[in-house]
Amino acid sequence: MPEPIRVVITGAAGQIAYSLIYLIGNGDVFGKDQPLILSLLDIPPMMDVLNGVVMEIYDCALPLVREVIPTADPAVAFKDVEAAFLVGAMPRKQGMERKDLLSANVKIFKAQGEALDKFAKKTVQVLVVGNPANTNALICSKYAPSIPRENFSAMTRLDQNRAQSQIAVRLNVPVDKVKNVIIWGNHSSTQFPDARHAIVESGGTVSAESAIKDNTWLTTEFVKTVQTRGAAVIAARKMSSAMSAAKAAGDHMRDIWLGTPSGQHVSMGVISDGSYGAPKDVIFSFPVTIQNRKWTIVKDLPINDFARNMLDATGKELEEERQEALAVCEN
Ligand SMILES: NC(=O)C1=CN([C@@H]2O[C@H](COP(=O)(O)OP(=O)(O)OC[C@H]3O[C@@H](n4cnc5c(N)ncnc54)[C@H](O)[C@@H]3O)[C@@H](O)[C@H]2O)C=CC1
Ligand SMILES: O=C([O-])CC(=O)C(=O)O
Repeated sequence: MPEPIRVVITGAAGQIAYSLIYLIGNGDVFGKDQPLILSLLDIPPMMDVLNGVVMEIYDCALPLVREVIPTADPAVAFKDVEAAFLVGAMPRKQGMERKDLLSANVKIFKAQGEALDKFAKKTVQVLVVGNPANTNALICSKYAPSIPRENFSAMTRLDQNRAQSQIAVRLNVPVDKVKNVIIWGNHSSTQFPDARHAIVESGGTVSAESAIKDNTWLTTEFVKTVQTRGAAVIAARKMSSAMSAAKAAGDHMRDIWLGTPSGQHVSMGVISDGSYGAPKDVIFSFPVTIQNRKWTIVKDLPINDFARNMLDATGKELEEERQEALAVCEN
């Protein structure tokens, strides 16, 4: 068996972590033969709750979990970590947009960027889940200059899973038969869920467009449902998505760690090089393939006028968020 790797989960006493820790500890993310040291960070008032979570981790009797380190000290939490799930942040309430969390949350990601820079391995892979995820990831990376910018990504995998699932339900096929749906841009209500390049494997491979045969649905109801799904869950549950967010975080990091299957791409927020006319130097969700823990943006997909307008709108929002976040960090 390989040596254990150190994995940090922030917001470890919160809702998402409660599902995520099990997925990681069970080997669903880093592999069934990869032992783990789980470093769990939360804030001082949550230490009693966190100790309850630690008791439950032991009670799960997970053979891959070799050590659990609960702490409120970032210097302890980020020490030598090889993978970081940055979940800890305030969630939104009904009626809010995710960017309304910016002023409250962005400083957490500045401080954690600084801590990663000082204490983590330089090869650490950092997944930002806390909202607004794209802009928090940008700020975290900015304050961790000794770690490559490519090692920071923001989670739009939940949006991808939602989009895939909407199509699977519509076509009455298992969800894993739908592949290559794309989420472009921001994890916000301006995101562009795009099924034009998606395929469906059901008695042969066909394009999702030709299987669905309803372009109006794909450009209206489908887009809206995915864009507003987070808000719909909050309206129903009075709390934001947690089980599905944990599953998506596990899917995202597993693909970074183990690579994407041949012929498939996934969506994640990564530092933009201006591909597809997106603004540079924002964390923009693109279709990527991953090998050896390095992502590559899928190039040269055709973009029609509808897609162009959608990409421009979400890019503009990311530029506005960047400006606001930088102002918050400088104060
Ligand atoms: N990117 C995505 O697709 C999704 C993102 N989210 C976001 O994830 C974040 C967490 O959501 P939940 O787990 O439901 O919230 P929660 O409120 O249940 O848990 C958050 C935890 O973070 C802790 N925390 C706060 N500041 C911290 C700090 N500086 N260091 C370490 N821990 C800290 C809190 O004490 C709390 O235990 C929210 O911002 C939410 O909006 C949620 C769903 C999907
Ligand atoms: O909507 C929220 O605030 C939580 C979230 O990011 C999601 O469910 O996609």
